[in-house]
Amino acid sequence: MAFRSEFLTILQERGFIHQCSEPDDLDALLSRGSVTAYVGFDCTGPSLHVGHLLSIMMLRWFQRCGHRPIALMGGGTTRVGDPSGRDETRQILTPETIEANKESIRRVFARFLTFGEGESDAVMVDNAEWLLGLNYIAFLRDVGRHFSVNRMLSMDSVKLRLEREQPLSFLEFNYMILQAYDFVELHRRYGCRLQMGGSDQWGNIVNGIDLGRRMDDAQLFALTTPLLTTAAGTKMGKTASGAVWLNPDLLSPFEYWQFWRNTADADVGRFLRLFTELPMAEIARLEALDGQEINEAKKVLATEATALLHGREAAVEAAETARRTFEEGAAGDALPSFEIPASELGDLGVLSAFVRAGLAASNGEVRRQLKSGAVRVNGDVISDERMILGAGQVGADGTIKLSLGRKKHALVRVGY
Ligand SMILES: Nc1ncnc2c1ncn2[C@@H]1O[C@H](COP(=O)(O)OP(=O)(O)OP(=O)(O)O)[C@@H](O)[C@H]1O
Ligand SMILES: N[C@@H](Cc1ccc(O)cc1)C(=O)O
Repeated sequence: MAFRSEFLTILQERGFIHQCSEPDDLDALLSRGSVTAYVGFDCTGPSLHVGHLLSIMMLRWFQRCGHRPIALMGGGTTRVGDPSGRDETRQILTPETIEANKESIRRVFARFLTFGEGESDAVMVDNAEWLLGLNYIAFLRDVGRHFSVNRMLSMDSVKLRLEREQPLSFLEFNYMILQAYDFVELHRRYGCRLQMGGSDQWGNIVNGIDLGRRMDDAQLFALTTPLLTTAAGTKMGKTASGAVWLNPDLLSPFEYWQFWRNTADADVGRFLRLFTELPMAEIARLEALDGQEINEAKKVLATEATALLHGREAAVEAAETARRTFEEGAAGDALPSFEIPASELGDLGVLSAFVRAGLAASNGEVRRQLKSGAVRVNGDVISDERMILGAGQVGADGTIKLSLGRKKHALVRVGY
């Protein structure tokens, strides 16, 4: 359908919309004036990852269109654990871990949103504020009575576990009620009318809409994004070696740049629309490139996406490091590296060098990679697992270059 509001028009043309409740009414509301919307983020890990980026980009566009975004930290809900989209019960995290996760997660939002007191300035809240102090009996009477267990059992987050005969604890069963209550609370506190999230959040959001109608006679809205998968069909964000983290202490700007640079040809257009703010006409031009030229589009994607998260300077530096490393064969400054004194040179074996450089998790993993011919030192394939790095391998710039496959590189810096 064709939207009138700037926000929904942008979201639709860039491919953000999976499901939307009452789209005509929402479109009209957004066209009339400033609206408040929220996305919730649980503190289940030390950082958010690229899977969360879709929701963060929606909040950013929302603000750019003159509306007010709320980033909600799930300090309270993380203590319960969302069963949506998960096969197994989550590990129960201690309050200390949740608090530490929250502190390291929240920093990323300042990159994407402008916070403050103004009309369209972003707000950050933590649902621990209202959830931790709830009185059980009072909550059951005020809120619990609006929920039908029959209906709760039909929600995907519950139904799928039951169908597969996987356990679902009573603790987790309550999650949707708490997220529903959050929506009502944010409507009361901030006049929040819209909740957004990944498609797996639909059930939780719709429960909030129902609760808002029952408790406050309010009309609330839901909008979800597709759950992004790569052209190869894997859920985006989690790779074989872990998640693509947004915090720079977990994934350096260079590695982040590399992640985008390695995008499959078939994903380039879609990712440019979702993860950059380049105009649609420019994206159409980039997307139409083929053969070797598509690599230029991937570099633009990598630099634009990295600039949004880590700043333009870090993005340009990462691009430059990549150019020097891969196009000139020299090693750039931003590659992961570790330093050893020259005196240790005759002692450092190839297995431990790759582990210390963070290219592999264990000696066993390097050994396996070695057998498949993926381990290279200064570009030469290594087949002997007992190989020792020596002075003969140190280049003019004082480094030894380690490579795993075609795309993962690191440096040993030798100090004299
Ligand atoms: N690939 C993705 N595309 C769109 N949204 C995503 C993606 N990955 C995650 N999200 C959103 O971020 C939220 C949290 O994601 P996350 O992957 O951390 O959840 P999770 O259940 O802990 O993951 P997993 O089940 O993979 O361990 C999800 O509820 C979803 O809405
Ligand atoms: N349930 C969401 C996080 C969330 C928490 C509280 C909310 O009110 C909204 C969303 C997730 O797992 O990603």
